[in-house]
Amino acid sequence: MAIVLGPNQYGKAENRLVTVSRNGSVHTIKDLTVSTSLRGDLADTHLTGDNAKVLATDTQKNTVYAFAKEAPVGEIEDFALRLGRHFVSSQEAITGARVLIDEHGWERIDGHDHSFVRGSDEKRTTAVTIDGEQAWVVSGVRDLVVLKSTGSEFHGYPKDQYTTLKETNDRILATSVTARWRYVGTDVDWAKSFTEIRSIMLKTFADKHSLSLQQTLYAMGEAVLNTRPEVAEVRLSMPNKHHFLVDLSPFGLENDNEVFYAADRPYGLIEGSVLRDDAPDAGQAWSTLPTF
Ligand SMILES: O=c1[nH]c(=O)c2[nH]c(=O)[nH]c2[nH]1
Repeated sequence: MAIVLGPNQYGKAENRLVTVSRNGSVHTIKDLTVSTSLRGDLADTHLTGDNAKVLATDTQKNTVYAFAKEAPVGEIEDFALRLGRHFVSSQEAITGARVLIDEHGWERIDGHDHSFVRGSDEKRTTAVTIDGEQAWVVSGVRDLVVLKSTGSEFHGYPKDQYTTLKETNDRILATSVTARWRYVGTDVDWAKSFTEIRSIMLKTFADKHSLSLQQTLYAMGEAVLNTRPEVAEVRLSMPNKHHFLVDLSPFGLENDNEVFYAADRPYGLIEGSVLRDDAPDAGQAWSTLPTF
């Protein structure tokens, strides 16, 4: 039996980067969490501790901050592509890079020049993978919390000796959407694409009369693919944030779908991928990302 080194990567995780762009007195901020990982000819450090090919994670961190000064950060996809390509082109032993960026949203306070309020926990995300000359971009959104107070049913499921769930023709449907979409290429108007994908997903969640969260998930992915030719595949992870009707009968009160208990856990977890059957090969786009 021989023991060998398997796949590996290393980098600096969760660099917190905030930039202020000053246009006269009007400031614009970008608030990012940037993680870099490098891959390549890295057997020596693992097997003997020879670090001659190891670009220190501290250097990777510094590169993130220096790049943010040397040119405008721009869209997270462009920043990630720049960083990833830099690591691969500047270090002989490094043949691949993965750059993950989460963008945290701030809204301007009432038209104020330099004061902002954190809107919600929602994050815009990207995962860029570089392998030699090739690049793949998977962008998305996390913690996009949505709820509809009607237009959702759930019935027709199997009943066995353990089933207690009551069928319903009218329930609250709520979820916190994690969506990732794989782009066909890298020549994309990233900001426009993000805004329109987010908007079509929200519209579909709202408009689609739901017979299951699974059906809603598929409809959301399908709507993105029907409207956005730059996208090859959408992966969605949607926890079913259950809202249970409270039994008010002990108090002599009827509950006509008005009073709910918002349960924290456990939650149903509905996950799936929707893709074009002629989508180009995913290559390394998803490598080491969660399946959904
Ligand atoms: O939309 C739903 N899908 C399920 O699979 C499920 N299971 C469950 O208990 N409630 C629901 N709701």
